[in-house]
Amino acid sequence: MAEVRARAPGKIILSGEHAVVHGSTAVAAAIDLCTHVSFRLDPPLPPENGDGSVELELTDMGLVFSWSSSRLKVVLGDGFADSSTPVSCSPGRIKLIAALVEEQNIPEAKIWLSSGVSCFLYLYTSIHGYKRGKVVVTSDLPLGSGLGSSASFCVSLVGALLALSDAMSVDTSQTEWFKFSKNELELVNRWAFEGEKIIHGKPSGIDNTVSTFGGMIQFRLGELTHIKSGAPLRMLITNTKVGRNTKALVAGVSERASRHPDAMASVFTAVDFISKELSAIIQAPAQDDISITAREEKIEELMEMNQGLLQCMGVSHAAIETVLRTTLKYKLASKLTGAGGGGCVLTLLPTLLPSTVADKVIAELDSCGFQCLKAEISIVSSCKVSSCWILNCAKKYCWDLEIACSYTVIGWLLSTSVVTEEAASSQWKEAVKKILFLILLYQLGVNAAPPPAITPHVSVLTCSRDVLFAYVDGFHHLFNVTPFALGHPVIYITRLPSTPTSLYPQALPIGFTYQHGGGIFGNYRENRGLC
Ligand SMILES: Nc1ncnc2c1ncn2[C@@H]1O[C@H](COP(=O)(O)OP(=O)(O)O)[C@@H](O)[C@H]1O
Ligand SMILES: C[C@@](O)(CCOP(=O)(O)O)CC(=O)O
Repeated sequence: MAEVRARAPGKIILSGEHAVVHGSTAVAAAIDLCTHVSFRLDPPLPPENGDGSVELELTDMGLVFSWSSSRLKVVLGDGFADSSTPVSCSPGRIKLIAALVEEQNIPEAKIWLSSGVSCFLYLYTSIHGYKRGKVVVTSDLPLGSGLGSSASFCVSLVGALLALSDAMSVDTSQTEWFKFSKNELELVNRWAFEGEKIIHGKPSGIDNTVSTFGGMIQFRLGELTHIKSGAPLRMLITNTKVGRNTKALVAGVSERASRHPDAMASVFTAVDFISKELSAIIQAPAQDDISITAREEKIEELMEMNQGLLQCMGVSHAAIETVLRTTLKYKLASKLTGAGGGGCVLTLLPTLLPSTVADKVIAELDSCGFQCLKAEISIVSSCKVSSCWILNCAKKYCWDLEIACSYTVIGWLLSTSVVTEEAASSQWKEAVKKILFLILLYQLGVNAAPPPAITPHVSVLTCSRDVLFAYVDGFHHLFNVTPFALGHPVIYITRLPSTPTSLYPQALPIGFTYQHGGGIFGNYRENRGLC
């Protein structure tokens, strides 16, 4: 039996959605909200015990699917692809797979997941044939909201499947999270694109590419260029919670383009110029307040122009317009991100925008029933949590995960502004590291037990998704972590001697408790390892 876990990020599109399907340039960045896939490949059963089954568990949806290997063989026949050569699913095969999915009687309310389940069956049988195994999927991303859940599903699924296939020689003694080589990532990306086609119909490939390679990219006609932001860029992501379907929206734009070819060609050309200019501005360095403001004003203008053109394409929505009007009251520029028709909207939060104003905008958007989260576009081009990663779960899963995460945390500490006087003390640094590790686990919703020995002078008092209040070295500290920042979380640490926790009602207690020697954290589910 072999087991692996893979995770791959979602994305935001800063400019160029839809037009990218028609050959224009687009700019996208990975976000630290991921799909997590675990895959267990079982050895063949002795002939007298039948030939086992292929299983898929969509944990967040409360759905489990199972197909016997013999049923799959009867319906799909003998021939399947070589895992090292991605091929498109033929229309005939899609129909057969759709029939196999239909047999599973997905409840009507969740029928929109069928394309994802078909995509799973295609990728699984193409890469592993009818070998018995189980895939478990969980996701941090809102599904169908423009943050690329489908691509992150395809990439993490393909990553896990390929890791245990003949196409890759993954070192099974490897016990830490590791990254595929460039060639392997390219193979993951090509297979994920085939999966995206099943869900989307006609994807441009930008979503699976940014999910596979992480960081920020400029993309056109299948070609990517990695770009680095010359200065931090803060975006507010507002989820209107209006459901929509990417496939239908992409098809709608294509229909409009065939009705008005010349006008729409001009719209796509304009978007191409906007994306190229945006990419250049993002990469230009800006150090002082004047150049930072000038840079951000240009970005805001380009976002507004892009939004106008998306309206021309017919993919805005009343809820998106409400977000635009709300943010405009505060002189903030917004645009939809992803396919539109609902889903998410991006708003640039200028560097010099007072946090009180940002809080007001968020409160007003919240009061409209929308959901906000903040993201920082990374100045680091690639980061561990911002691309497809793989963990071999054969051994010591929890302990290895702890080590891997701690490394990430050290990386953050070195590269952010948290290195304060206190951090000079190695004990304090160790404590911060452990706390950030906890936040990370909490944000990722990881099923892991904490390490047996943890810094004894730390007690975590309260924690929400972005604030953690802890008692370290005889002082209270408020840890304010921008969650899901793009590969480069911003960590503000405020030292607050003897401040009572009641002053921080937003930090809801979640029951982390530290026990000396035992190392048990109250709120963690018990370690189940791989299911
Ligand atoms: N975690 C998941 N499990 C199963 N299917 C998924 C998952 N994430 C995405 N999908 C598939 O992708 C579809 C959503 O994709 P799409 O409409 O493109 O929106 P998004 O912007 O989130 O990518 C879902 O209907 C489902 O078929
Ligand atoms: C509209 C489009 O440009 C982006 C779709 O993004 P999402 O599926 O809404 O996350 C389609 C594509 O590029 O494949």
